[in-house]
Amino acid sequence: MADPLIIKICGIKTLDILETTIAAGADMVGFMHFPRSPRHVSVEQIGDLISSARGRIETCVVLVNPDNSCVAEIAALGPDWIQLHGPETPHRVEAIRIEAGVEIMKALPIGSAEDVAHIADFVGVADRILLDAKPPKGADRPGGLGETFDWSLLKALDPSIPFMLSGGLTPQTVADAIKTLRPFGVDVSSGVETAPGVKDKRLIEAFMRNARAAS
Ligand SMILES: O=C(O)c1ccccc1N[C@@H]1O[C@H](COP(=O)(O)O)[C@@H](O)[C@H]1O
Repeated sequence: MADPLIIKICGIKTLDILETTIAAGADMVGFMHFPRSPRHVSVEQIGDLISSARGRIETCVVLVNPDNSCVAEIAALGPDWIQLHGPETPHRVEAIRIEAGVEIMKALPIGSAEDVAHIADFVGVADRILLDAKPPKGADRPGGLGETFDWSLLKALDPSIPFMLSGGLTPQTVADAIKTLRPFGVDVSSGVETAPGVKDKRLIEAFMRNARAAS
C-alpha cells in the first residue's frame, strides 16, 4: 500500500486555527517568519504555537533566505522542519541543515523547463522538496500568492524524485492535483483563507476532506 498523503496547512497565526487544523487531521502546520507576508508571526508567537503543537502534529517554520542568527533563533524553538522558501543554493541548504540540526524542506519555484531541470540539484541535500509556482515579476514575496504553475512542466521531471506540491491549491483543485501529479504531499495557504492571512475553518476542513478522498 502507498504511504499516506502528507497534508500541510501553512501560514497559521493563531492557537484557534492551530486547533482546527489538528482536529481536521492535517499532518503538518507551517508558521511564516517573513515580515512582508500577511501570515508573518514573531519568534515569540512561533514559540507558543510550537509548544501547543508539539507531539500532536509536525511543525514547520517557513523562512526566506535566512541569515545564521535567524536560523539559530528558530532552531532553538524546536520545530520539526524548517522550510526554505527563498533563493537558497544547494550549498546554503546543506549548511543550514547542519547548523540547525532540523529537517529541511526546500521550496523550489517552477515556471519553466529550466526550473524543472534544477530540481535534481537539491536531491540528497534537502530532506523534502516542495514545488511551488514561480512568483510573477515584481511580487513582494516568493510564495503564498495563490498562484498555480503549469503542471504539465513536471512531465519532464525524473519520476524517481519525490516531491510535495503547493501553489494555488484550493479545496476545489486539490483532488485533481493529487490524481494528476501524484505528489507525496500537498501544501496550502491562500486556498484556505477568506482574505490574505485570514484562515477559514470550513475551507481547511473541505481541503482536508477532498485531499484525503483523492489519495
Ligand atoms: O505565505 C506567504 O506569504 C509566503 C511568503 C513567503 C514565502 C512563502 C510563503 N508561503 C508559502 O507558499 C506556498 C504556497 O502558498 P499558496 O497556497 O499558493 O498561498 C506555501 O508553502 C506557503 O506557505
